[in-house]
Amino acid sequence: MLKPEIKELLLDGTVIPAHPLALHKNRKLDEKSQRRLTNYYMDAGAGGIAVGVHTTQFEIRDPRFDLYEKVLRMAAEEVKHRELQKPFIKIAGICGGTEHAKEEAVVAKELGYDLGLLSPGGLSHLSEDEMLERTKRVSEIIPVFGFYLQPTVGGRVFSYDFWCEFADIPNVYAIKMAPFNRYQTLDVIRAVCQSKRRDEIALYTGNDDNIVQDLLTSYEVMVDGERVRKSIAGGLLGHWAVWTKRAVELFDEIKSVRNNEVIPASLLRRSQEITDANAAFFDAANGFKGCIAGINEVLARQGLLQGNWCLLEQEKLSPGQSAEIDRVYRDYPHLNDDAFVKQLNVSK
Ligand SMILES: N[C@@H](CC=O)C(=O)O
Repeated sequence: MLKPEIKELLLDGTVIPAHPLALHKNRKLDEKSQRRLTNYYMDAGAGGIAVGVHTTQFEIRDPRFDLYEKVLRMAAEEVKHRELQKPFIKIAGICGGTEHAKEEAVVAKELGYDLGLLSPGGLSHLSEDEMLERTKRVSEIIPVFGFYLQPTVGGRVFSYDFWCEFADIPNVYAIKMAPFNRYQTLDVIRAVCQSKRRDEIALYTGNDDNIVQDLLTSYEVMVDGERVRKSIAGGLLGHWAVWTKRAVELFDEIKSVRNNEVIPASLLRRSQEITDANAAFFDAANGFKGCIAGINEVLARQGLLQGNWCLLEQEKLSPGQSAEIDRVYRDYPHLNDDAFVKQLNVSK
């Protein structure tokens, strides 16, 4: 069900920004900026986009806003319009209980999305078996990108056995690991390695506290007395929705060394700088409350968005967050892509 060229890119690893939502000051959709963002990601060299996910704001599904289908359609139109001469992965965020998730999967499929990023958010009342059943039902409609989401932002902890069964579902092709926890990340890697489908499933990091190290590490897992090697192929990250050009360059650098026995120490230093920048964008100091506004703030400073507004008024920068963004801008000038964005001729 997954197109071969998309599968190849997914497994090889690429940069997939989680697409934000562009709003006017009155919190209505800013279509021009929304479309411009999609183009920014393609210009920056990303290998795909994820739309209808956390950075696109889950409230797009709220009947008051009713923007889910619209923003998915707009992004798909922009990608089509560019007639790229290389594969570009379109991922749709899919949420809710089984029936709702199936409905979103149908919309995504009809709009030409390649995979559905199936969020476990808000479903802690379901058992692991019920979550697996939900995944199977959705996977009958669209290839599934699994998602391990940290409990602090609405996710939950899953057992190793859950991930073993998850990996065996035939239409699962990737898993975004964002538990922000080494033990739980290892559970997923070990579970995928023990599956007969291990070469069919691409692991993606969503661990904002460990992006570079996740991508540098090659894991070795014992399976039936044999050593199985598996790497985290790429990243699907809200963090990569900003400074994307630099993220693509960094990812290329990581790819060029990650199979070596010696890893440049400079990359480990950069790893910490990126985690520090992430803390500012994602508002780690306040339990990630300002993460969407933080991403929007950086894009607004670059002129890609008109402001950092979110659909819900209460979703805004935390006290001190703007100063933290100033700090990481100042301390790590080599991480931003302001010059690249400027040259895209962004006008406010
Ligand atoms: N780490 C995630 C957050 C959860 O979805 C990200 O990619 O932004």
